Amino acid sequence: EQQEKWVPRAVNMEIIGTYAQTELGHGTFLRGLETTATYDPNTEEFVLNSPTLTAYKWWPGGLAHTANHCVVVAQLHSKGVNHGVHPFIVQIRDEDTHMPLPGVKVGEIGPKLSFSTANNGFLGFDNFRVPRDSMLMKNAQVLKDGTYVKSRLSKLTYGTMVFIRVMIVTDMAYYLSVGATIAIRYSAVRHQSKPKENEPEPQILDYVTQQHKLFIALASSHAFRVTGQWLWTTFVRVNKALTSGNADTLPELHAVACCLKAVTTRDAASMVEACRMSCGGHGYMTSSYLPILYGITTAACTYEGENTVLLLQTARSLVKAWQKGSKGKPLSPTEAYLMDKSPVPKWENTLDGIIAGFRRVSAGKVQDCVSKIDKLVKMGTSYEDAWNQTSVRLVAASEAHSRAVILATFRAEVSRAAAALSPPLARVLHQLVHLYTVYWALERVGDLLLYTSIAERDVQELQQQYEDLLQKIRPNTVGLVDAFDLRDEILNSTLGAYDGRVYERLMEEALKSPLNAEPVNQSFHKYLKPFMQGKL
Ligand SMILES: CCCCCCCCCC/C=C\CCCCCCCC(=O)SCCNC(=O)CCNC(=O)[C@H](O)C(C)(C)COP(=O)(O)OP(=O)(O)OC[C@H]1O[C@@H](n2cnc3c(N)ncnc32)[C@H](O)[C@@H]1OP(=O)(O)O
Ligand SMILES: Cc1cc2nc3c(=O)[nH]c(=O)nc-3n(C[C@H](O)[C@H](O)[C@H](O)COP(=O)(O)OP(=O)(O)OC[C@H]3O[C@@H](n4cnc5c(N)ncnc54)[C@H](O)[C@@H]3O)c2cc1C
Repeated sequence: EQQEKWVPRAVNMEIIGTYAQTELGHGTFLRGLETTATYDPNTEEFVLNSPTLTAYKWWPGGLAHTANHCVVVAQLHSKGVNHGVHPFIVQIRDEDTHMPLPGVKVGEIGPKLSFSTANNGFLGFDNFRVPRDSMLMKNAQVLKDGTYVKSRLSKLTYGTMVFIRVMIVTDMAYYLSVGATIAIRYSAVRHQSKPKENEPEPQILDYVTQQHKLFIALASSHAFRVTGQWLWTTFVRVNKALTSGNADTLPELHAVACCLKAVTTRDAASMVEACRMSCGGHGYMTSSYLPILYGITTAACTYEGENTVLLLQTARSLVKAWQKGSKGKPLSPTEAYLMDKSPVPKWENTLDGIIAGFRRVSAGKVQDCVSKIDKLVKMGTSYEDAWNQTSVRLVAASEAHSRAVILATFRAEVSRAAAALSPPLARVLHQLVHLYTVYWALERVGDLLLYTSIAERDVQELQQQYEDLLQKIRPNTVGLVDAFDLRDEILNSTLGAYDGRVYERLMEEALKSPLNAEPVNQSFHKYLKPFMQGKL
């Protein structure tokens, strides 16, 4: 009945909430959170408290001035026992006056790299009392007398984060479609330099280096959209099983959500930055929207689980899978390839050959990590220290695993969908799959040389395949970004508008600046003139 109490009010916006988990002192290590919720059986209330400065919640989006409620993650104490972190839904502001309630300290954390509209806030409690039903009791409960009833699965507390991580993969597909649209449209309008003296300045989109910078962003948008859809379908399936009490598939979902969130956010941020830089000085204008877009995408590398920490979570799953598989036990579908003990096959410069190659790389890296950890432990190093000393390799193994998942999913889903598409459209999408796959083979050629039978001539051929694909995709590039069908109001970009009037739009935006309100800015009279007259 808690959902009946809170959900309708949230849906009709009586309740504006945020998720208050991170504190000044802890973001990653949730078991280290300091906010406490101590149950008082005499009043059937929880007393929320921030015992230290580092216990203050810090970062929750909308917390500073928008939210009037929040989900607070706190250490639950009852009958003198700390039962660990649990979620509580807490009203923090008066619903009429919006004033902070007594015992609640809330405010803005200050300027950030981007996301300036998110009013991220801080929140501290001074022995703030909330009724017992503030504890979200879907998984664990506290009875009226203070008896704690533990969840059938403690990890369910972390479920919200899996959901957001799953959503973020699709978010990255969207952000890349925006960046690619802006940069490719601008590259079609911008003419620069004279490689051929007797010909006009060409579109910068005709420079192969420009195509190399931009087409991967276009292809990655499709790869992440397809992978995000697969991940969402997986999430729905796992959640359905959880509802019926079966948690067997949750570990696999957690592991794959972690590495996909980490890799897609890192790729999106670096590719949006490449889109910005490919637009020269105008890409550095706020009015291009590319700097803001970079700020938004790079934030995703940190929020909802810092990328390194998440890749290490996946590595934890891969190492456990290797150990499990080595004992002959079955592995989850996404990790089953780790147990492929067949001899390394002759390298094939095909999509299937490259995908198989990335699986070999991932399995080889995981095996190397397990061997290094085992060797260190046998030499007397603690497992924790051995893990830390191997962690750079563990992150690389996770990344290789994630890339193998994306490559395989992108190829499989486009192949499956192609049958229902017109031949020209199917051909273009296959070209994007091919470009994405060959791009990453070339980016990770060192790993392929270490763990597969790829030879120098294969690499040379892949490079040529890649350059041929750039040439094949070029004629459809503008059509492909137009197909994202992003309205000018959404693009919010002087460089990416559909009409291509970039110079007029740049000037229109410049003239809106208050600094252009008068021909001589007041700074001349206040500072320059006195300085020039030696009076400053
Ligand atoms: C219908 C409604 C529509 C609503 C629309 C929503 C649209 C959303 C769009 C989203 C996109 C953009 C908007 C986002 C804006 C910004 C939001 C940002 C919000 C935040 O940042 S919230 C704070 C996020 N914080 C974190 O992610 C913290 C990260 N840290 C951790 O997760 C944990 O501390 C840890 C790193 C996992 C380590 O914890 P711990 O030491 O306890 O765990 P162990 O490593 O020892 O592992 C224990 C055990 O538990 C398993 N496990 C860990 N986490 C999970 C999990 N999440 N799920 C399942 N299982 C988990 C782990 O595998 C271990 O298992 P094992 O022992 O190996 O069996
Ligand atoms: C734009 C934005 C919006 C946010 N919105 C919210 C929100 O709405 N609600 C909310 O609760 N939080 C929110 N956050 C906070 C976010 O979830 C945390 O910043 C994030 O979880 C990382 O925690 P941290 O900042 O404490 O960094 P730390 O955990 O201190 O990490 C710092 C560094 O230490 C490394 N590190 C930490 N632990 C390990 C480890 N075990 N092994 C190896 N390296 C490690 C990390 O890799 C990282 O390099 C937001 C953050 C941002 C940037």
